[in-house]
Amino acid sequence: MDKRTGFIGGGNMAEAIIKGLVAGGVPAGELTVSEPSEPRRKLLAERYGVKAINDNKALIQMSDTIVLAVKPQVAGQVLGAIGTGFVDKLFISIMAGVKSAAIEGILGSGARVVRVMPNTPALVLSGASALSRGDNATEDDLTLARRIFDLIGTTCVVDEKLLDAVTGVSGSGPAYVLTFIEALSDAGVKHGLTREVATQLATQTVYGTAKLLLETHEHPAVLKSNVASPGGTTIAAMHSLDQDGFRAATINAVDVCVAKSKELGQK
Ligand SMILES: NC(=O)C1=CN([C@@H]2O[C@H](COP(=O)(O)OP(=O)(O)OC[C@H]3O[C@@H](n4cnc5c(N)ncnc54)[C@H](OP(=O)(O)O)[C@@H]3O)[C@@H](O)[C@H]2O)C=CC1
Ligand SMILES: O=C(O)[C@@H]1CCC=N1
Repeated sequence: MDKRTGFIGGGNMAEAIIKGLVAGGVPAGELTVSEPSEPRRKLLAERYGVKAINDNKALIQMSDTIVLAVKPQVAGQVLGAIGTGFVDKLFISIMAGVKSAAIEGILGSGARVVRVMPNTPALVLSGASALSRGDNATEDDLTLARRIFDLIGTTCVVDEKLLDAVTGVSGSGPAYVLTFIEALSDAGVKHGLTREVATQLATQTVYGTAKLLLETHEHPAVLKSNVASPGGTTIAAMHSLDQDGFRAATINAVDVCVAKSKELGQK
């Protein structure tokens, strides 16, 4: 990256991206974050070597690319306070739900916006991000944004209207997977394993299964069938999961997540 990148908001997701970028070889000196919390500024500066300030306008002046990493609920207030007329800057918004047209509407006509929905495994360079180009952003802008997020995991490009679905699957997805790991570990403890052993077995099972799926490119149903011996333990467990609505619960959770993302976009 040969451009200076700034972050408005230095919370969890900004930290995940910053950590990933620094680990991916971007010099920390090219990264600045604007964040109101003094302890957060100190932590980010000490941990990653980035410049941390408390001035969104100054951040924009010193950056070519600005990542909008505040909560959607404060988007209007934060963007409204920074002014208009930044056609020479690229804004990358990771805010759930907030549409590129809404951001362009506040930053002024011609504002170049790329929306991205990343996720927290970016912290360990294993994120999944989907990108979408706003009306004024160029193909080069999209390529630059994609290069940033390629450093912290996989990327794909989708129509903006599908970013709510992306939020439901991968943006919020780590929380579902962690809930599953926690429950699997609880079950192991219930049956006599220590917490440490149960969590290690559950975590490695999710990690290894994801790796198997990624490397074989098989349909999940095929790999699942390989685990289930006729008359065996797995098929009995799968029947129980179906009876208890595991799939329906997962799909329902994504439904409400997508609806919430759409609702945030209407505010
Ligand atoms: N967490 C996740 O897994 C994902 C989050 N996102 C999106 O990323 C964005 C950030 O989420 P997340 O990192 O979890 O949230 P956080 O609350 O952790 O981070 C937001 C940060 O913005 C700061 N902030 C508040 N007001 C301002 C302001 N006026 N100027 C500059 N900074 C400000 C907050 O400071 P303070 O706390 O002091 O108010 C906080 O540190 C959201 O829009 C979310 O939708 C997208 C994908 C995944
Ligand atoms: O919970 C949220 O609103 C954000 C968006 C995706 C993941 N976390």
